[in-house]
Amino acid sequence: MRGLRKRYGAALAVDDLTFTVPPGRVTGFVGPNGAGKSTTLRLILGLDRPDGGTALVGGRPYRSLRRPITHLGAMLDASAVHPSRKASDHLLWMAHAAGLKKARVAEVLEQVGLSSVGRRAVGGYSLGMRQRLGIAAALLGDPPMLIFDEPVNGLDPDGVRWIRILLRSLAAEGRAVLVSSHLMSELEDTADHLVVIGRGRLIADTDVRSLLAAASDDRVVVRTTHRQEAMTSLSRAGATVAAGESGQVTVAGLPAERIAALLTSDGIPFTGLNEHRASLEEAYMDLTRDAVDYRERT
Ligand SMILES: Nc1ncnc2c1ncn2[C@@H]1O[C@H](COP(=O)(O)OP(=O)(O)OP(=O)(O)O)[C@@H](O)[C@H]1O
Repeated sequence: MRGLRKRYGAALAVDDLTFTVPPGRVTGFVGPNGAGKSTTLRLILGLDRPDGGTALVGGRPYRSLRRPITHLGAMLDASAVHPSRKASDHLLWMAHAAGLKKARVAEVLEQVGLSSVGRRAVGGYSLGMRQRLGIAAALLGDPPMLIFDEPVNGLDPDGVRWIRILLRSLAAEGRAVLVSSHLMSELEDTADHLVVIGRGRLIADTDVRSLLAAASDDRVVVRTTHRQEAMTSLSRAGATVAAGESGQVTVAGLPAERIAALLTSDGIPFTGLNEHRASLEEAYMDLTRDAVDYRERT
């Protein structure tokens, strides 16, 4: 994506968005509701025309690709299948349209665990089964690039775990995988890299490890029955201390090992010493604080 822009009436849904989705890793595409994720994915797939900028797939616009599902597989809306059509027939017309062998249909049904129900009408499918069918359709052309829009929506914990493993293995095979979510926790163990957007604009384009490091500070929380003595001892050693919840002291400016050594040598008992590490969720909340349209005040 280079300088991608899309306006709907007065609203700029996508505003000067530039990022790259490289092969061999899972790129998480996150942002609050209404941030512009689905619009961006539609622009990549040529389902909408940008007002500015370009979205290229392997260097070319999606609409100009021959047999596009062999270049880029996508699942945007898993429920967009005719309810009276059998899953296998749905995949079969896609295979025919792309000039793929009929055998691919059985292969992808097997891959997503739908072999035994492939001849049932999709109208009777559960939400999770439809998600699996959407993924089968994305995989049909064995493409080197894949897009999944909120793939875990509506899945049970088994399904969520399955998707996580599938996405990681697709990236390990060298494919470029772009997966959107409005929940950071869904991407915590899945994405290697994150593109965060808010109100259509790029907020961060970063690997998960550096995002966590930037959000974590050097605070250490000490749990002690001798709070006052601990605060005196640590501030004398140059730390900035603050009384936390009962029995806790928050310490900044000294590493945990040094704090433990000081308290021990001063004979101050303590029962806990925890380095503060931000969760991905906290890091994300920090980043998107000003980009959320609807967040309650409390
Ligand atoms: N077809 C459309 N017509 C008018 N406005 C639209 C259209 N599609 C999207 N928008 C607006 O563009 C903005 C971005 O929407 P988009 O669906 O891309 O966000 P999103 O990040 O995918 O959100 P969510 O996580 O809620 O799915 C929103 O303000 C939305 O109301």
